[in-house]
Amino acid sequence: MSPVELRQDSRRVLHGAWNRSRKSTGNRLLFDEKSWTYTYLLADLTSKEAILIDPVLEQAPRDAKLIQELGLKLTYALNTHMHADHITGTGYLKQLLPGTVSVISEASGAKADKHLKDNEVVKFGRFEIKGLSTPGHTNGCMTYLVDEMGIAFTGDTLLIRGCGRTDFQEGDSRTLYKSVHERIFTLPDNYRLFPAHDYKGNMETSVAEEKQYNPRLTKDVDAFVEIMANLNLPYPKMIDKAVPANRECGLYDIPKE
Ligand SMILES: N[C@@H](CCC(=O)N[C@@H](CSS)C(=O)NCC(=O)O)C(=O)O
Ligand SMILES: [Fe+2]
Repeated sequence: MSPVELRQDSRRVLHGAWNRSRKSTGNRLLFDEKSWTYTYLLADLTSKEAILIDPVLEQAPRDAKLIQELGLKLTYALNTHMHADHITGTGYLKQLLPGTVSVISEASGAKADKHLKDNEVVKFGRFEIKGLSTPGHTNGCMTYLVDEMGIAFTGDTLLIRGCGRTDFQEGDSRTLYKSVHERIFTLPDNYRLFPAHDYKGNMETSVAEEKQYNPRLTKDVDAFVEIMANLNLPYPKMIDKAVPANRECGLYDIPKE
């Protein structure tokens, strides 16, 4: 396949899945209504290899069933970071779909089969996904890029018209600002961005949109730090269970409610 055909084909795969709900496509946006988490399924329909980004423990049976129904093989289950608001589904998915390799950044300090360094890639079929180190919400936050599709998964680093909070784990507002400006806002303007959460019903944004309209990150760094210091958000309800569990890939002896 020529590079042009390859690009057209990857657009067809992606748009077919998320914008036109065509039959027999592999890419899906999945949602966990309890934690408002988006989980992303990406697939190469030729090789049938698929990956999941940010799966949620309680939704692992749903995700595994869908992957089986679509005739896909889950190769990697990736986390953008060590989540504080839900337990990752990566460990459970390894049990449900043997052969799945769990992935997180080396800097996260969490257990996984594979630890990524900055700019390291994993492949699924003919595609590759690259981990960009974007600390600030946590030290180990990664933004995952699929350059061939012009898309990036920003986890909690950059949310739609917002960003991840910086008041727990290893949060640091100046670090987050630098990550977004140096690693995400430097991507091509037309890259489509997909966050780990949205609390207002939005599902995607773009580099150009966030550079123009993000109410926090369009400010200078000192104003940004001030905004972040005054968010006054309640702590995530699950944090005391989720962080220890996620340090163990979601397979920790989770305390009963
Ligand atoms: N209420 C929710 C948690 C909401 C929250 O704190 N979200 C995080 C991302 S999950 S670590 C965040 O960074 N929010 C930023 C913002 O501006 O909302 C719960 O109890 O789980
Ligand atoms: Fe988070």
